[in-house]
Amino acid sequence: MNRFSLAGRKALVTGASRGIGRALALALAEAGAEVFCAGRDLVALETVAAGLREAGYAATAVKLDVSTPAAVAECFAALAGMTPTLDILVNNAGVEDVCPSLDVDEALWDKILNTNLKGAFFCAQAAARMMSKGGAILNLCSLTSEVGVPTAAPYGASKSGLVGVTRALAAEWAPLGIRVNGIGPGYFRTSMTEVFYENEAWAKAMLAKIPLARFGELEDLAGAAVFLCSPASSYITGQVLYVDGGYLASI
Ligand SMILES: NC(=O)c1ccc[n+]([C@@H]2O[C@H](COP(=O)([O-])OP(=O)(O)OC[C@H]3O[C@@H](n4cnc5c(N)ncnc54)[C@H](O)[C@@H]3O)[C@@H](O)[C@H]2O)c1
Ligand SMILES: O=C(O)[C@H](O)[C@@H](O)[C@H](O)[C@H](O)CO
Repeated sequence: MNRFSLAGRKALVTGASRGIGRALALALAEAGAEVFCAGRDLVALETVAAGLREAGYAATAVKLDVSTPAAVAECFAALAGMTPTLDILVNNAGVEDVCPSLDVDEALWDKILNTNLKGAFFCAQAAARMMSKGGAILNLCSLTSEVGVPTAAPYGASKSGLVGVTRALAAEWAPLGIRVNGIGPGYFRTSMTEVFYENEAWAKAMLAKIPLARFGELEDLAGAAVFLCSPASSYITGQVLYVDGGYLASI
């Protein structure tokens, strides 16, 4: 028996058009899952799904804006027409916009919290309603779930809150056979974080704080994500696994 196999599982990944979401959609597909690639940019998602199908995997693009519960409900109603059940949800969609806290306004706060926290909760709720045979939910947490990063108060609030949601849902939905865990990526260069890496002084200082002495590659997240969605982790729920090259262990 391959405990890490996701064969026969149906998985939805939010924000799958690029970056970590796209990498995790591929990882789940490689492990055998049929993947629904969800997000706002249907053209980009069609390209991702087509790439997966060309590689021999089952993949479909689905339109989803996680930031309003009404749009989430609309997406899951459409999804129900494509599959009667869902086994895996990866709550990956997220936004960040660094800003000195003295300048944060309500619009910025709402944008970040509505996507990263409210969006993740209502996607989990909609997905759980489709997990009639149990399932696994994976929330994208962050180093800011654990440490304070200046100019990232709304983002840190959203990602710390997501750990609370992870634990509460894990406790509440265990009787339904639904496990809820998180992965916390350390420093990975994507569209979201590109602005940091363009600053050489920042990159040098940050690298010095990472025991494994390199930034993360998207592939580094694949094993942790597949593990937490697979039977290999069947007795693990309510946990966050940090994939950070040792950063949190050493600061
Ligand atoms: N890159 C890192 O170092 C890092 C570290 C820790 C956590 N994360 C988290 O990982 C996740 C992915 O980030 P990334 O680095 O790949 O960034 P990214 O900006 O490349 O990707 C974010 C994805 O989310 C989608 N998205 C944003 N708002 C959405 C909405 N309202 N509805 C649907 N989709 C939406 C975007 O279109 C995109 O596909 C985020 O939750 C982020 O907070 C990233
Ligand atoms: O842990 C994370 O989410 C990322 O690694 C960081 O790049 C944060 O986005 C940033 O430190 C806060 O803005």
